Amino acid sequence: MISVKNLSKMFSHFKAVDDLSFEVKPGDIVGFLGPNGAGKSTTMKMLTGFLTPTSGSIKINGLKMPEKAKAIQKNIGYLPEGAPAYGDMSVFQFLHFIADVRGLSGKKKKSRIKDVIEKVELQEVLNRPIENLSKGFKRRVGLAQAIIHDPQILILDEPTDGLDPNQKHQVRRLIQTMSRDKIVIISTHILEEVTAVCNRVMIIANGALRFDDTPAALQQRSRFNQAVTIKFSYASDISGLAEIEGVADMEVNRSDGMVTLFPEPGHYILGPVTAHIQHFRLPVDRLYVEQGRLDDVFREITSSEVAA
Ligand SMILES: Nc1ncnc2c1ncn2[C@@H]1O[C@H](COP(=O)(O)OP(=O)(O)OP(=O)(O)O)[C@@H](O)[C@H]1O
Repeated sequence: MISVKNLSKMFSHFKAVDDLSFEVKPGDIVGFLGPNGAGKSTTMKMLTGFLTPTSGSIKINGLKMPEKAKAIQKNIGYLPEGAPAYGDMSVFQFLHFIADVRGLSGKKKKSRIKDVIEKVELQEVLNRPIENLSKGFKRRVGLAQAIIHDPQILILDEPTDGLDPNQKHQVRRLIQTMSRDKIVIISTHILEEVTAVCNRVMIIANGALRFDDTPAALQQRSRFNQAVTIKFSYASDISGLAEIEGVADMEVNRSDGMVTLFPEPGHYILGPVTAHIQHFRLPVDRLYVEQGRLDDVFREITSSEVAA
């Protein structure tokens, strides 16, 4: 369990993290979102003991950070921003080195190294110097070192940054399979990653917490949640759609011609809309109910002055 109270970090006169308080329990896979410079990496560095808070407290499994940093770090796997250090080591040498640092030895060390090589699919680059690897492989080496000791807490700063779509998918699955009974905190700029992997979303802006709830609750805040979007096969009279009971508003996207009908709060308009379409034999090509557009909500939450 991670317990953070009134955590702040100043860099001379600049407040990078501003009075953050939250708790994270085993089983939580937290997506840590925020615009560039919001304070995500700084918060992660304080949680992992690489930066000292200016004020506030961090307790991890009952132990205080930074006083008990060494004991806490045994249970933490941390993937920092960017690439792993020691670029002149081969991937294999680096993993051995990290296993030694983590106090692994003998059979256990061998099997953990084998396990992470397979999980993160590093077989083909094992003997190459890290500095010569592509960005995606460097990220995967970083992930391998973070999980080599099978930690109970995983703190991953943009784990899928630089990966191609297949690798992104694979890393997300890996995080999900590893996350049972663990605490996972991942920072990301990819909003879809949050719905794909996380069961909790925390959004910060200017160092302060603006949102803390489930991905579904985040989607529900979108004005597109439960809206019905329609593509017509050819131009037709759509004026009657805006008059359907429960429809609050209608918008036509000028670039792609898609028509979106927004429900009044608490109304489900799919039934009446399809009935209207059938009755007037409107030429529908495609029709779907929207779950919510996360980029809209993200912009609204991070740009508003009022905290959620
Ligand atoms: N060591 C430092 N000295 C001075 N300012 C710093 C330092 N580290 C971070 N900052 C500043 O603190 C703010 C928060 O930075 P941080 O890296 O935590 O943001 P972030 O949310 O992780 O951003 P990104 O999404 O771009 O990685 C930024 O304005 C950054 O420039």
